[in-house]
Amino acid sequence: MYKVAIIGASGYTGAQLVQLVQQHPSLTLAGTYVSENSADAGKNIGALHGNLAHVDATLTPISNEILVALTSQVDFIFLATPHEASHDWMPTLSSGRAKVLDLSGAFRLKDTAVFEQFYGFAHTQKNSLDVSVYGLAEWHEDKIANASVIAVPGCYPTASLTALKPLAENGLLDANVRPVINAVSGVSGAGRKASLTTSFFEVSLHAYGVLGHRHTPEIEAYLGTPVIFTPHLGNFKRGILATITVKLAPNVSQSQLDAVYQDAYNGKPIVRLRDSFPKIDDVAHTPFVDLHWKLDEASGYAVVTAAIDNVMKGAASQAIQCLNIMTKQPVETGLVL
Ligand SMILES: NC(=O)C1=CN([C@@H]2O[C@H](COP(=O)(O)OP(=O)(O)OC[C@H]3O[C@@H](n4cnc5c(N)ncnc54)[C@H](OP(=O)(O)O)[C@@H]3O)[C@@H](O)[C@H]2O)C=CC1
Ligand SMILES: CC(=O)N[C@@H](CCC(=O)OP(=O)(O)O)C(=O)O
Repeated sequence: MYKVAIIGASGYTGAQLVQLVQQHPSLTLAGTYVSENSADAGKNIGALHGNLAHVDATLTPISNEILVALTSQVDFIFLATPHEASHDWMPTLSSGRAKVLDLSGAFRLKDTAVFEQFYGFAHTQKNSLDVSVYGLAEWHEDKIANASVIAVPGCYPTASLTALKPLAENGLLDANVRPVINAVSGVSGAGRKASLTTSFFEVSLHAYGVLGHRHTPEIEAYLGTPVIFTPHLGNFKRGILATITVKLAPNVSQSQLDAVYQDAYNGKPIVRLRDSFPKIDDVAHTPFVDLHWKLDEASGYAVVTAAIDNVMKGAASQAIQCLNIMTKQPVETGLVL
């Protein structure tokens, strides 16, 4: 059994990780942590997340001493914390034998100037950044297998890259026309902390972060081509539906397009190639990415849709996929029951 600690366990992705660790056949929960001055310190996780009422896990305030001790006491540390906390703690956490999986955006962008522009603070952890591996499980398996620090991808990039990488890797995108990604997320994407924007009465359906969201450079860095990305906040709890319009290279046929997706995801059980456009309800509370696409051969434009659960494949279950790869277990272990 591998021992696992979760820092930021009271949040949406942290609590999801607690549940996934509980149901995983080779993981045991060794500790659940919140910030030093957390209002939830000392509570049982079930007091915050009723679905975990059966789990005996106390939310312990983190300290420097605990951070250091964890590096030798556990095998894996999950960081389900704000970007700043992950950024500051990574050198300590990755200094021992424990491997670290960070759900924040702190170690995804290798270009520190771009990072500062989009995250609003300077990246000063160059050594950790150099060794971090982007945990897009279906695409970076070899690097993930040998990594000590995983930067788990963002939720929108997971949906977007899963849809677009088969096209980019096979040279099927028209180099002169940017893919246009319109994606709608449920409110859990914004985290558990209350805010006016995510309050029940305020949420409707609106675009935000237009032409400036921090996931744009993340998608572009791992796709290798610029995109237009527009996120939207929707009035539902969980899930992301990304509808992506692409102009393909000349003379690509529907059968060629089908073959590219089938080849890319053959033997990848988390990606489901659907025969109709997926709904968020198809993937909510699951680790799957559902994909469907359609080509207008006359114009050369195609529309690809990806549906994921942002808290699962967009964060927690993708982190478990990475752990499965790092421990040489089938990627769906503990996820597809
Ligand atoms: N929600 C989503 O769909 C996704 C989120 N992410 C990323 O994952 C991370 C966690 O997100 P999410 O679960 O939504 O966030 P939440 O706001 O729901 O939870 C954050 C957690 O971190 C704890 N925390 C806050 N500040 C600190 C600190 N300084 N030190 C230690 N713990 C702290 C909080 O508890 P307390 O404040 O009581 O200490 C809480 O447990 C973020 O970086 C987010 O950007 C990534 C992909 C998808
Ligand atoms: C609806 C909503 O607010 N979603 C979040 C994305 C959550 C996510 O993927 O988190 P990272 O910060 O780790 O990249 C946002 O747009 O900021």
